[in-house]
Amino acid sequence: MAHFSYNDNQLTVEGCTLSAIADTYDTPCYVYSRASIEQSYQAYASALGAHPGMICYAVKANSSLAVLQVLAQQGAGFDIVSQGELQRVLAAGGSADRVIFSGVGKKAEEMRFALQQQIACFNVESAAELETLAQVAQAMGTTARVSLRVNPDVDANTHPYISTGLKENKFGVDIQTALDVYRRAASLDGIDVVGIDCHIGSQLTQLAPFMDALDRVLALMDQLAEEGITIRHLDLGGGLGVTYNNEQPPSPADYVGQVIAKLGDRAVALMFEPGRSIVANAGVLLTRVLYLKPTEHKNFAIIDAAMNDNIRPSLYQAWQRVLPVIAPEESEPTQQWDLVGPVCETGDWLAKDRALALHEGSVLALMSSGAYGFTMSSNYNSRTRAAEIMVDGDKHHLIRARETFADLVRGEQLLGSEDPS
Ligand SMILES: Cc1ncc(COP(=O)(O)O)c(C=O)c1O
Ligand SMILES: N[C@@H](CCCC[NH3+])C(=O)O
Repeated sequence: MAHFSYNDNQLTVEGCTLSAIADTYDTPCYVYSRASIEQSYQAYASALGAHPGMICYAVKANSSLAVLQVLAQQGAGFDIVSQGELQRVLAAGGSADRVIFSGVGKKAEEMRFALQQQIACFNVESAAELETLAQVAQAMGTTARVSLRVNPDVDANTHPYISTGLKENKFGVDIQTALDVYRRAASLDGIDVVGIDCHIGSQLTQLAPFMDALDRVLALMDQLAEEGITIRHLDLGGGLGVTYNNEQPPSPADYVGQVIAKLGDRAVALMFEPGRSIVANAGVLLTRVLYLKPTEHKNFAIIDAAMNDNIRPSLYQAWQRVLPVIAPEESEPTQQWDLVGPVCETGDWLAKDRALALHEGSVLALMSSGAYGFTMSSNYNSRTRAAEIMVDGDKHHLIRARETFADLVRGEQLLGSEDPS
């Protein structure tokens, strides 16, 4: 069920209109639907059903505390890539024993913190990282549960910047050498081998690449079993795509169902690390038209959101739907507009060539903004980052205040004003 839809002429989410939210909190602001986040999580949880395992939401997609809180209350696990993400999960009420730690560059102090918290598992991405983790665990007199992220060398058929499972990508251990790294892991004090994982890319709209990767990972798992290295869980990462325009990605039920079918009689728990497919379509970015600037070549609508608020169009040429929060009269003529922000970069655009009926002050919703929107935002051009709002039924809650000048300069000092201590 789509949670954002027109009711009369008002774009509405659950029981709230987006025009009322823009009036209350000003723009730009991100707006999320609690019901939509819960529904997307439950689609995975029910697809897994009684099969042992865990759905570990990828925190990088949207790490706002209230979003994590909603997911923790649903019983989600979490996939993190930094100590900061782990601290966010804990602050939001998530429990460390449902956390897995991914990422190519974990620092020793981050490993130490995660071991103190007794997280469920480290997804180790290189032989060198394995050695550091073993040393850290030994020095603490503890044991790290480990899964090796293998790079299965499959083409995810997605944008090259978000493909991660090819041998030229920096991620994971080459599947050809993984067996040796597992042997080493099994021999190390401080390391308990528990799993195997892969993550081949993001915004995948077909199952075939996932299934190719799974075949390769299962073959390695069988080889490991022959050597007496028992794998207790298989983690297939995240990556399931969403509909931005007219993509038709498989449902979590189809995906998880096919994975379970392929396991055959292997008794292995299953983990998934979905990010985008949990939150992308649960959020929008609201922005207001500041100025209309029709030129001989192009019509520019200058809006108050920019590449610092959502870098996806600039970075990946991403396409996200734009809808007016109040639908225009049918008789109002539309024109083609490029929606550009106030940032001093030619690449600062959020949408190009959109047929819209615009006025100064029109409020627009950039749809599908719940994933990799706020989390990738920055203060470029000394712009304060946007507010975030969570809609829950007919109530809306400010879950992050718009930044202020004090936020912008926090930690900065003028020369000569340093603390002498
Ligand atoms: C290791 C890992 N897990 C999970 C994810 C989440 O991916 P997605 O948002 O495509 O589901 C990512 C990001 O691509 C990742 O790098
Ligand atoms: N940030 C990217 C996806 C990268 C996923 C992180 N591994 C996006 O917006 O599409």
